[in-house]
Amino acid sequence: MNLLELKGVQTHIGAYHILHGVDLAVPKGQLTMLLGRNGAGKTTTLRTIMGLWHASQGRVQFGGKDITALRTPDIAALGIAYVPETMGTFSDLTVKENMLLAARSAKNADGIDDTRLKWIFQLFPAVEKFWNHPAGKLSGGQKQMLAVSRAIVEPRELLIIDEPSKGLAPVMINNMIDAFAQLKASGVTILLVEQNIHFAQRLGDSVAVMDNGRVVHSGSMAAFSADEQLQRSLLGLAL
Ligand SMILES: Nc1ncnc2c1ncn2[C@@H]1O[C@H](COP(=O)(O)OP(=O)(O)OP(=O)(O)O)[C@@H](O)[C@H]1O
Repeated sequence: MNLLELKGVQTHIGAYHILHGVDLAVPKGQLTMLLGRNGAGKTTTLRTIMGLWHASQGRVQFGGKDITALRTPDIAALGIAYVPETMGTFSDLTVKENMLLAARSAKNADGIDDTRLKWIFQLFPAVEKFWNHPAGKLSGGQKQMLAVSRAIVEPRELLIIDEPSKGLAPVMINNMIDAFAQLKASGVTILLVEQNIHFAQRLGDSVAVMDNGRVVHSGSMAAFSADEQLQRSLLGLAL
């Protein structure tokens, strides 16, 4: 069953026609990788799902419900967390304050569910270590981990994350892969944009590749990984 489905989605940004009919399916309980060269339309697709841009044609469905015309807060309230490339953490606030802000139901410092917080600390030890430090003091990789932690501070049905491995040192990438493997095991459905093919192959169950505002290939990650020629023709130098 597909938790999220895009059918024929077209998006214009001002005078620019960016998405030309995106068809994308995100199966429930799986991790789907959205790949493609720079400028292919990956981020625009994520923003259209979240209602930050609105589709001019086509449909976005979540859990069978048409969400194409909903406002972003209403889309998020359905149980979708979105981590943009810019991460959206607040530099002047502490890590703890960042987490509390992300937790809709947290009324005070103890408002985050204890078991969940322990689980997040175990996934991302830096979040615990820097709990009372301003987020602005964190390294790029640690900020990335805080951004993902904010997205999972409460149970969500779908996590949408734009390039979690961006700018990370190899050791950090491995930590991130481990964390996502555990997130996957927890049963949450995940849609990731990735440039790092190693990261994508290690984690992806299914894959969709974009080019020029369309999905030009979709299928299992295992089949895609086994076909180097296909990878080269779709991703080219991005490999
Ligand atoms: N605000 C905007 N105004 C005009 N054009 C835009 C805007 N945002 C994106 N675009 C254009 O839309 C196209 C798709 O951009 P998008 O960011 O979705 O690609 P991407 O696949 O995420 O690329 P990258 O991997 O480089 O982040 C690009 O040609 C980009 O220049």
